[in-house]
Amino acid sequence: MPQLDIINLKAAYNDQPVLENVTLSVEKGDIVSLIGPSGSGKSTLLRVLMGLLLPKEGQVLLENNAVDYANKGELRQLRESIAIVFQQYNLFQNMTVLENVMITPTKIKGWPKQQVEQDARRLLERVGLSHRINAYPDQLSGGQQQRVAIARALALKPTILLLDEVTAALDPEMVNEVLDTIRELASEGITMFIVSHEMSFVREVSSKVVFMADGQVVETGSPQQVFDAPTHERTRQFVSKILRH
Ligand SMILES: Nc1ncnc2c1ncn2[C@@H]1O[C@H](COP(=O)(O)OP(=O)(O)OP(=O)(O)O)[C@@H](O)[C@H]1O
Repeated sequence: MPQLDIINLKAAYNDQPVLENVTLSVEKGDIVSLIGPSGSGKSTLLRVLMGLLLPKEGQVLLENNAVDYANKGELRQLRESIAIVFQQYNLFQNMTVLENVMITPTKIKGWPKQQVEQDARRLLERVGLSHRINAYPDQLSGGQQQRVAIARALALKPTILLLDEVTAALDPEMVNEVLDTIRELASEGITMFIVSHEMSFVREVSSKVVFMADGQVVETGSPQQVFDAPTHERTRQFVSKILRH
């Protein structure tokens, strides 16, 4: 049974269609990378999965259960199973690194503080920030802040992690430290959706690459297949363009 099944999903901003019949099946532990030209709907697909934009048609099945995006309680639960990290890390500036990671599980979920703190320390160790837990965000580099944001996203123990261009705002020398963190999480078996312009990283880390254009999934395959032997002309054009850079 797939962990996540996206079936004929349609979405629109106002009346402007942005996703058309998106169908995608994701197994537990899959690292799915969405690639495609600017405006092809990659970020929108992540937003719809999180319920930040409601689908117009189609279905999302999570562990075989259809998600009812109109149901607030279900949406809250969904956002515990699926977490998202954006390009902008949006940390709380008045809280330390440790407090940033602990805030949602303690304040929103009411989980016991001692256990949450233990988990938060472990998460910060996983993202390589054990030595900065008492720092404030503005004392950290962009790469470190983004790793705190990743740890915070993992604090509710989601089973799926969505990463939307998380390295796009970083200085080049900080990109690799964040990619290393993602690489490590990927090897630990958490299911991930990645939208990234770091193509060599996408190629290395993904189990599935999904090429989107004009709000549609044009082609899905292994990185080798999509990058080296694309079946569709649009994929071929896109891949040859990005590989020339
Ligand atoms: N908040 C919004 N309101 C209206 N239209 C939007 C909004 N956000 C995105 N769009 C439009 O939806 C389409 C898909 O955008 P989306 O951001 O999903 O593309 P993308 O593939 O992630 O692009 P990029 O690689 O540039 O981030 C585009 O035509 C975009 O202009």
